[in-house]
Amino acid sequence: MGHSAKPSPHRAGPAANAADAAAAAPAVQAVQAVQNTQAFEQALAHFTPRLPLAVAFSGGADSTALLLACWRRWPQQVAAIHVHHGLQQAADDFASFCRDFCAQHGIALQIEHCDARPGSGQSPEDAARQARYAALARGAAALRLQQGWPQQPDIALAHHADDQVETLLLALSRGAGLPGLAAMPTSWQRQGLHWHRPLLAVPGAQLRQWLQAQGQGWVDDPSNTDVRYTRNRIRQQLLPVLEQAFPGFRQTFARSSAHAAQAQQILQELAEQDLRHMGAPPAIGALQQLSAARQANALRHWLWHSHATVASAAQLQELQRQIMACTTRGHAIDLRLGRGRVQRQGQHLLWIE
Ligand SMILES: Nc1ncnc2c1ncn2[C@@H]1O[C@H](COP(=O)(O)OP(=O)(O)OP(=O)(O)O)[C@@H](O)[C@H]1O
Repeated sequence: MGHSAKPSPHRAGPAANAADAAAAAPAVQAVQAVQNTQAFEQALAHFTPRLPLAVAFSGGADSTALLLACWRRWPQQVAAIHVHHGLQQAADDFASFCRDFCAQHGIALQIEHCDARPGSGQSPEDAARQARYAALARGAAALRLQQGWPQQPDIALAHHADDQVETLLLALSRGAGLPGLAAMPTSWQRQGLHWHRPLLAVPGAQLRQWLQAQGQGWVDDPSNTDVRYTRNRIRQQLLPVLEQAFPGFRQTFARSSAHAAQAQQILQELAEQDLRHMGAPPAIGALQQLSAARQANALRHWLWHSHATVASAAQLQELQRQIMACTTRGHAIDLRLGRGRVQRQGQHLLWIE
Protein backbone atom coordinates (compact mmCIF):
# COMPACT_ATOMS: atom_id res chain seq x y z
CA MET A 1 0.00 0.00 0.00
CA GLY A 2 1.46 3.36 -0.97
CA HIS A 3 0.93 5.99 1.68
CA SER A 4 1.26 9.16 -0.32
CA ALA A 5 -2.15 10.69 0.27
CA LYS A 6 -4.49 11.04 3.18
CA PRO A 7 -6.23 7.73 3.82
CA SER A 8 -9.98 7.65 4.16
CA PRO A 9 -11.63 5.54 6.80
CA HIS A 10 -14.28 3.22 5.49
CA ARG A 11 -17.19 3.02 7.85
CA ALA A 12 -18.60 -0.35 8.74
CA GLY A 13 -21.93 -1.71 7.62
CA PRO A 14 -23.44 -3.44 4.63
CA ALA A 15 -24.20 -0.17 2.82
CA ALA A 16 -20.73 1.30 3.30
CA ASN A 17 -19.29 0.55 -0.12
CA ALA A 18 -21.64 1.92 -2.70
CA ALA A 19 -19.35 1.06 -5.60
CA ASP A 20 -19.22 -2.65 -4.79
CA ALA A 21 -22.82 -2.99 -3.84
CA ALA A 22 -23.64 -1.21 -7.14
CA ALA A 23 -27.30 -0.84 -7.88
CA ALA A 24 -28.18 -4.50 -7.39
CA ALA A 25 -31.67 -5.27 -6.13
CA PRO A 26 -31.82 -6.41 -2.47
CA ALA A 27 -32.68 -10.02 -3.40
CA VAL A 28 -29.75 -10.23 -5.80
CA GLN A 29 -27.50 -8.70 -3.17
CA ALA A 30 -28.57 -11.33 -0.65
CA VAL A 31 -27.77 -14.19 -3.05
CA GLN A 32 -24.44 -12.57 -3.94
CA ALA A 33 -23.57 -12.10 -0.29
CA VAL A 34 -24.06 -15.83 0.36
CA GLN A 35 -21.99 -16.78 -2.70
CA ASN A 36 -19.32 -14.30 -1.79
CA THR A 37 -19.08 -15.46 1.77
CA GLN A 38 -18.70 -18.99 0.43
CA ALA A 39 -15.86 -18.01 -1.91
CA PHE A 40 -13.93 -16.32 0.86
CA GLU A 41 -14.62 -19.01 3.42
CA GLN A 42 -13.64 -21.71 0.95
CA ALA A 43 -10.30 -20.01 0.42
CA LEU A 44 -9.83 -19.84 4.17
CA ALA A 45 -10.83 -23.50 4.62
CA HIS A 46 -8.08 -24.52 2.18
CA PHE A 47 -5.53 -22.38 3.98
CA THR A 48 -3.39 -24.56 6.24
CA PRO A 49 -0.36 -22.59 7.39
CA ARG A 50 1.88 -23.70 10.23
CA LEU A 51 0.83 -21.93 13.40
CA PRO A 52 1.47 -19.38 14.80
CA LEU A 53 0.60 -17.08 11.94
CA ALA A 54 1.29 -13.38 11.39
CA VAL A 55 -0.92 -11.47 8.95
CA ALA A 56 0.68 -8.60 7.02
CA PHE A 57 -1.82 -5.94 7.98
CA SER A 58 -1.92 -2.65 6.08
CA GLY A 59 -5.32 -1.54 7.35
CA GLY A 60 -6.80 -1.86 3.84
CA ALA A 61 -9.91 -3.96 3.20
CA ASP A 62 -8.12 -7.09 2.04
CA SER A 63 -5.71 -7.53 4.91
CA THR A 64 -8.39 -6.48 7.41
CA ALA A 65 -10.61 -9.30 6.07
CA LEU A 66 -7.76 -11.81 6.17
CA LEU A 67 -6.71 -10.85 9.68
CA LEU A 68 -10.25 -10.95 11.03
CA ALA A 69 -10.98 -14.35 9.46
CA CYS A 70 -7.67 -15.90 10.55
CA TRP A 71 -8.02 -14.57 14.09
CA ARG A 72 -11.53 -16.06 14.35
CA ARG A 73 -10.28 -19.39 13.07
CA TRP A 74 -7.14 -19.60 15.21
CA PRO A 75 -7.66 -17.33 18.22
CA GLN A 76 -4.49 -16.94 20.36
CA GLN A 77 -2.30 -18.08 17.48
CA VAL A 78 -2.65 -15.14 15.12
CA ALA A 79 -0.79 -11.84 15.30
CA ALA A 80 -0.43 -8.88 12.93
CA ILE A 81 2.51 -6.99 11.49
CA HIS A 82 2.04 -3.47 10.18
CA VAL A 83 4.75 -1.78 8.16
CA HIS A 84 4.89 1.95 8.79
CA HIS A 85 6.19 3.67 5.65
CA GLY A 86 7.73 6.44 7.67
CA LEU A 87 8.17 9.06 4.99
CA GLN A 88 4.57 10.13 4.52
CA GLN A 89 2.55 11.74 7.24
CA ALA A 90 -0.50 9.67 6.22
CA ALA A 91 1.34 6.54 7.38
CA ASP A 92 0.47 7.47 10.99
CA ASP A 93 -3.24 7.22 10.20
CA PHE A 94 -2.90 3.70 8.82
CA ALA A 95 -0.85 2.66 11.84
CA SER A 96 -3.41 4.04 14.27
CA PHE A 97 -6.25 2.20 12.50
CA CYS A 98 -4.23 -1.03 12.84
CA ARG A 99 -3.50 -0.30 16.51
CA ASP A 100 -7.20 0.31 17.27
CA PHE A 101 -8.36 -2.77 15.37
CA CYS A 102 -5.88 -5.05 17.13
CA ALA A 103 -6.56 -3.54 20.57
CA GLN A 104 -10.29 -4.04 20.03
CA HIS A 105 -9.83 -7.74 19.19
CA GLY A 106 -6.93 -8.48 21.53
CA ILE A 107 -4.58 -9.32 18.65
CA ALA A 108 -0.83 -8.85 19.17
CA LEU A 109 0.44 -6.22 16.75
CA GLN A 110 4.02 -5.54 15.75
CA ILE A 111 4.67 -2.24 13.98
CA GLU A 112 7.87 -2.10 11.95
CA HIS A 113 9.17 1.15 10.50
CA CYS A 114 10.88 1.11 7.16
CA ASP A 115 12.60 3.49 4.82
CA ALA A 116 11.27 2.84 1.32
CA ARG A 117 13.34 5.43 -0.56
CA PRO A 118 14.37 3.95 -3.93
CA GLY A 119 18.04 3.33 -4.64
CA SER A 120 19.51 4.41 -7.96
CA GLY A 121 17.83 2.63 -10.88
CA GLN A 122 15.10 1.25 -8.60
CA SER A 123 11.40 2.08 -9.10
CA PRO A 124 9.54 3.52 -6.09
CA GLU A 125 7.16 0.52 -6.17
CA ASP A 126 10.05 -1.95 -6.11
CA ALA A 127 11.80 -0.09 -3.31
CA ALA A 128 8.59 -0.04 -1.26
CA ARG A 129 7.95 -3.75 -1.88
CA GLN A 130 11.46 -4.83 -0.93
CA ALA A 131 11.55 -2.65 2.17
CA ARG A 132 8.13 -3.97 3.18
CA TYR A 133 9.09 -7.64 2.85
CA ALA A 134 12.28 -7.05 4.87
CA ALA A 135 10.23 -5.24 7.53
CA LEU A 136 7.69 -8.10 7.64
CA ALA A 137 10.53 -10.58 8.20
CA ARG A 138 11.88 -8.41 11.05
CA GLY A 139 8.35 -8.22 12.46
CA ALA A 140 8.05 -12.02 12.46
CA ALA A 141 11.32 -12.35 14.39
CA ALA A 142 10.21 -9.71 16.89
CA LEU A 143 6.83 -11.42 17.43
CA ARG A 144 8.51 -14.74 18.11
CA LEU A 145 10.61 -13.22 20.90
CA GLN A 146 7.79 -11.13 22.30
CA GLN A 147 5.24 -13.97 22.33
CA GLY A 148 7.73 -16.68 23.36
CA TRP A 149 6.77 -18.76 20.32
CA PRO A 150 8.96 -21.81 19.65
CA GLN A 151 9.36 -20.84 15.99
CA GLN A 152 8.91 -17.83 13.75
CA PRO A 153 5.31 -17.36 12.63
CA ASP A 154 4.34 -18.04 9.04
CA ILE A 155 3.37 -14.81 7.25
CA ALA A 156 0.13 -14.35 5.27
CA LEU A 157 -0.37 -11.60 2.69
CA ALA A 158 -3.82 -10.58 1.46
CA HIS A 159 -3.18 -10.33 -2.30
CA HIS A 160 -6.34 -11.42 -4.10
CA ALA A 161 -7.51 -12.49 -7.58
CA ASP A 162 -7.56 -8.94 -8.98
CA ASP A 163 -3.98 -8.39 -7.78
CA GLN A 164 -2.99 -11.63 -9.48
CA VAL A 165 -4.60 -10.59 -12.79
CA GLU A 166 -2.91 -7.19 -12.57
CA THR A 167 0.44 -8.88 -12.01
CA LEU A 168 -0.13 -11.15 -15.01
CA LEU A 169 -1.15 -8.22 -17.26
CA LEU A 170 1.88 -6.21 -16.14
CA ALA A 171 4.10 -9.19 -16.97
CA LEU A 172 2.49 -9.52 -20.42
CA SER A 173 2.98 -5.80 -21.06
CA ARG A 174 6.72 -6.22 -20.37
CA GLY A 175 7.02 -9.24 -22.65
CA ALA A 176 7.88 -11.44 -19.66
CA GLY A 177 8.75 -15.13 -19.93
CA LEU A 178 7.24 -17.96 -17.90
CA PRO A 179 8.45 -16.76 -14.49
CA GLY A 180 6.55 -13.48 -15.06
CA LEU A 181 3.46 -15.18 -16.45
CA ALA A 182 3.40 -17.44 -13.39
CA ALA A 183 2.56 -14.19 -11.50
CA MET A 184 2.52 -14.45 -7.69
CA PRO A 185 3.06 -17.81 -5.96
CA THR A 186 0.51 -18.92 -3.34
CA SER A 187 3.30 -19.92 -0.98
CA TRP A 188 7.08 -19.94 -0.79
CA GLN A 189 9.90 -20.16 1.72
CA ARG A 190 12.83 -17.83 2.18
CA GLN A 191 15.45 -17.75 4.91
CA GLY A 192 13.46 -20.06 7.14
CA LEU A 193 10.23 -18.08 6.80
CA HIS A 194 7.08 -19.54 5.21
CA TRP A 195 5.02 -17.00 3.24
CA HIS A 196 1.43 -17.46 2.02
CA ARG A 197 -1.11 -15.75 -0.22
CA PRO A 198 -4.31 -17.63 0.60
CA LEU A 199 -6.69 -15.23 -1.17
CA LEU A 200 -5.34 -15.36 -4.73
CA ALA A 201 -8.56 -16.98 -5.96
CA VAL A 202 -10.92 -14.52 -4.24
CA PRO A 203 -12.03 -11.45 -6.23
CA GLY A 204 -11.36 -8.17 -4.41
CA ALA A 205 -15.01 -7.07 -4.53
CA GLN A 206 -16.05 -10.27 -2.76
CA LEU A 207 -13.58 -9.64 0.05
CA ARG A 208 -15.04 -6.20 0.61
CA GLN A 209 -18.55 -7.59 0.64
CA TRP A 210 -17.57 -10.18 3.23
CA LEU A 211 -16.05 -7.47 5.38
CA GLN A 212 -19.13 -5.31 5.07
CA ALA A 213 -21.32 -8.25 6.02
CA GLN A 214 -19.25 -8.51 9.24
CA GLY A 215 -19.90 -4.84 9.94
CA GLN A 216 -16.17 -4.21 9.89
CA GLY A 217 -14.61 -1.01 8.52
CA TRP A 218 -11.19 -0.46 6.96
CA VAL A 219 -9.02 2.34 5.61
CA ASP A 220 -9.01 3.26 1.94
CA ASP A 221 -5.74 4.36 0.42
CA PRO A 222 -6.51 7.21 -2.00
CA SER A 223 -3.26 6.54 -3.90
CA ASN A 224 -4.89 3.29 -5.08
CA THR A 225 -7.02 5.39 -7.44
CA ASP A 226 -4.12 7.47 -8.80
CA VAL A 227 -4.03 6.57 -12.51
CA ARG A 228 -0.40 7.68 -12.84
CA TYR A 229 0.41 4.17 -11.56
CA THR A 230 0.06 1.47 -14.21
CA ARG A 231 -1.42 -0.98 -11.69
CA ASN A 232 -4.21 1.47 -10.89
CA ARG A 233 -4.93 2.08 -14.59
CA ILE A 234 -5.24 -1.67 -15.08
CA ARG A 235 -7.57 -1.94 -12.09
CA GLN A 236 -9.81 0.96 -13.03
CA GLN A 237 -9.81 0.97 -16.80
CA LEU A 238 -8.88 -2.50 -18.02
CA LEU A 239 -10.49 -4.91 -15.54
CA PRO A 240 -14.05 -3.56 -16.03
CA VAL A 241 -13.71 -4.05 -19.81
CA LEU A 242 -12.29 -7.54 -19.34
CA GLU A 243 -15.16 -8.32 -17.00
CA GLN A 244 -17.62 -7.53 -19.78
CA ALA A 245 -15.78 -9.47 -22.48
CA PHE A 246 -14.78 -12.49 -20.32
CA PRO A 247 -16.85 -12.64 -17.11
CA GLY A 248 -14.77 -15.53 -15.74
CA PHE A 249 -11.41 -13.97 -16.52
CA ARG A 250 -10.14 -13.92 -12.93
CA GLN A 251 -10.42 -17.69 -12.63
CA THR A 252 -9.19 -18.47 -16.15
CA PHE A 253 -6.26 -16.04 -16.02
CA ALA A 254 -5.29 -17.46 -12.65
CA ARG A 255 -5.41 -20.95 -14.16
CA SER A 256 -3.06 -19.84 -16.94
CA SER A 257 -0.69 -18.46 -14.33
CA ALA A 258 -0.82 -21.75 -12.45
CA HIS A 259 0.02 -23.64 -15.69
CA ALA A 260 2.92 -21.27 -16.30
CA ALA A 261 4.16 -21.77 -12.74
CA GLN A 262 4.12 -25.54 -13.20
CA ALA A 263 5.95 -25.36 -16.52
CA GLN A 264 8.49 -22.98 -14.98
CA GLN A 265 9.11 -25.46 -12.18
CA ILE A 266 9.98 -28.12 -14.77
CA LEU A 267 12.29 -25.70 -16.62
CA GLN A 268 14.03 -24.94 -13.37
CA GLU A 269 14.55 -28.62 -12.62
CA LEU A 270 15.91 -29.16 -16.14
CA ALA A 271 18.32 -26.24 -15.77
CA GLU A 272 19.54 -27.60 -12.43
CA GLN A 273 20.13 -30.99 -14.03
CA ASP A 274 21.98 -29.46 -16.99
CA LEU A 275 24.16 -27.30 -14.77
CA ARG A 276 25.03 -30.24 -12.52
CA HIS A 277 26.16 -32.08 -15.62
CA MET A 278 28.14 -29.08 -17.01
CA GLY A 279 29.80 -28.00 -13.79
CA ALA A 280 30.00 -24.50 -12.41
CA PRO A 281 30.84 -22.25 -14.11
CA PRO A 282 29.33 -24.03 -17.12
CA ALA A 283 31.57 -25.72 -19.68
CA ILE A 284 31.29 -24.21 -23.17
CA GLY A 285 31.51 -27.60 -24.89
CA ALA A 286 28.59 -28.96 -22.85
CA LEU A 287 26.51 -25.84 -23.55
CA GLN A 288 27.10 -26.32 -27.26
CA GLN A 289 25.51 -29.79 -27.06
CA LEU A 290 22.16 -28.35 -25.94
CA SER A 291 19.34 -27.10 -28.16
CA ALA A 292 19.16 -23.29 -28.33
CA ALA A 293 16.09 -23.15 -26.06
CA ARG A 294 17.58 -25.50 -23.46
CA GLN A 295 20.90 -23.64 -23.59
CA ALA A 296 19.10 -20.31 -22.96
CA ASN A 297 17.22 -21.90 -20.07
CA ALA A 298 20.44 -23.16 -18.46
CA LEU A 299 22.22 -19.82 -18.96
CA ARG A 300 19.35 -17.82 -17.49
CA HIS A 301 19.29 -20.11 -14.47
CA TRP A 302 23.08 -19.88 -13.99
CA LEU A 303 23.06 -16.09 -14.24
CA TRP A 304 20.18 -15.62 -11.83
CA HIS A 305 20.89 -18.30 -9.24
CA SER A 306 24.67 -17.95 -9.12
CA HIS A 307 25.04 -14.23 -9.85
CA ALA A 308 21.63 -12.63 -9.18
CA THR A 309 21.59 -11.03 -12.59
CA VAL A 310 19.17 -11.06 -15.50
CA ALA A 311 20.25 -10.83 -19.15
CA SER A 312 18.09 -8.93 -21.63
CA ALA A 313 16.77 -10.99 -24.55
CA ALA A 314 19.34 -9.31 -26.85
CA GLN A 315 22.26 -9.98 -24.45
CA LEU A 316 21.31 -13.62 -24.05
CA GLN A 317 20.99 -14.05 -27.79
CA GLU A 318 24.45 -12.53 -28.31
CA LEU A 319 25.97 -14.74 -25.59
CA GLN A 320 24.49 -17.82 -27.27
CA ARG A 321 25.83 -16.67 -30.64
CA GLN A 322 29.33 -16.30 -29.16
CA ILE A 323 29.12 -19.68 -27.41
CA MET A 324 28.22 -21.42 -30.67
CA ALA A 325 30.99 -19.57 -32.55
CA CYS A 326 33.57 -20.62 -29.95
CA THR A 327 35.14 -23.51 -31.85
CA THR A 328 38.87 -22.74 -31.67
CA ARG A 329 41.32 -22.44 -28.73
CA GLY A 330 41.95 -18.76 -29.32
CA HIS A 331 38.32 -17.68 -29.66
CA ALA A 332 37.51 -15.11 -26.96
CA ILE A 333 34.12 -14.41 -25.41
CA ASP A 334 33.60 -11.05 -23.76
CA LEU A 335 30.17 -9.56 -23.29
CA ARG A 336 28.54 -7.00 -21.01
CA LEU A 337 25.55 -8.70 -19.47
CA GLY A 338 23.18 -7.77 -16.64
CA ARG A 339 25.24 -6.06 -13.95
CA GLY A 340 28.58 -7.52 -15.07
CA ARG A 341 30.41 -9.34 -17.87
CA VAL A 342 30.70 -12.87 -19.17
CA GLN A 343 34.06 -13.98 -20.54
CA ARG A 344 35.66 -17.19 -21.70
CA GLN A 345 38.21 -18.75 -19.35
CA GLY A 346 39.68 -21.90 -20.85
CA GLN A 347 36.83 -24.33 -21.49
CA HIS A 348 34.37 -22.47 -19.25
CA LEU A 349 32.37 -19.27 -19.00
CA LEU A 350 33.44 -16.80 -16.34
CA TRP A 351 31.23 -14.23 -14.62
CA ILE A 352 32.87 -10.94 -13.59
CA GLU A 353 31.09 -8.23 -11.61
N1 LIG B 1 2.00 -1.26 5.18
C1 LIG B 1 1.78 -2.57 5.19
N2 LIG B 1 1.97 -3.27 6.32
C2 LIG B 1 1.77 -4.61 6.36
N3 LIG B 1 1.37 -5.32 5.30
C3 LIG B 1 1.16 -4.68 4.15
C4 LIG B 1 1.34 -3.26 4.02
N4 LIG B 1 1.05 -2.91 2.75
C5 LIG B 1 0.70 -4.03 2.12
N5 LIG B 1 0.75 -5.10 2.94
C6 LIG B 1 0.44 -6.52 2.63
O1 LIG B 1 0.64 -6.75 1.25
C7 LIG B 1 -0.61 -7.07 0.63
C8 LIG B 1 -0.70 -6.47 -0.75
O2 LIG B 1 -0.44 -5.10 -0.68
P1 LIG B 1 -1.21 -4.06 -1.57
O3 LIG B 1 -0.48 -2.81 -1.51
O4 LIG B 1 -1.48 -4.68 -2.89
O5 LIG B 1 -2.60 -4.00 -0.85
P2 LIG B 1 -3.20 -2.77 0.01
O6 LIG B 1 -3.53 -1.67 -0.92
O7 LIG B 1 -2.26 -2.47 1.13
O8 LIG B 1 -4.54 -3.20 0.62
P3 LIG B 1 -5.06 -4.35 1.47
O9 LIG B 1 -4.66 -4.35 2.90
O10 LIG B 1 -6.50 -4.10 1.29
O11 LIG B 1 -4.55 -5.57 0.79
C9 LIG B 1 -1.66 -6.52 1.58
O12 LIG B 1 -2.89 -7.17 1.42
C10 LIG B 1 -1.04 -6.78 2.93
O13 LIG B 1 -1.20 -8.14 3.32
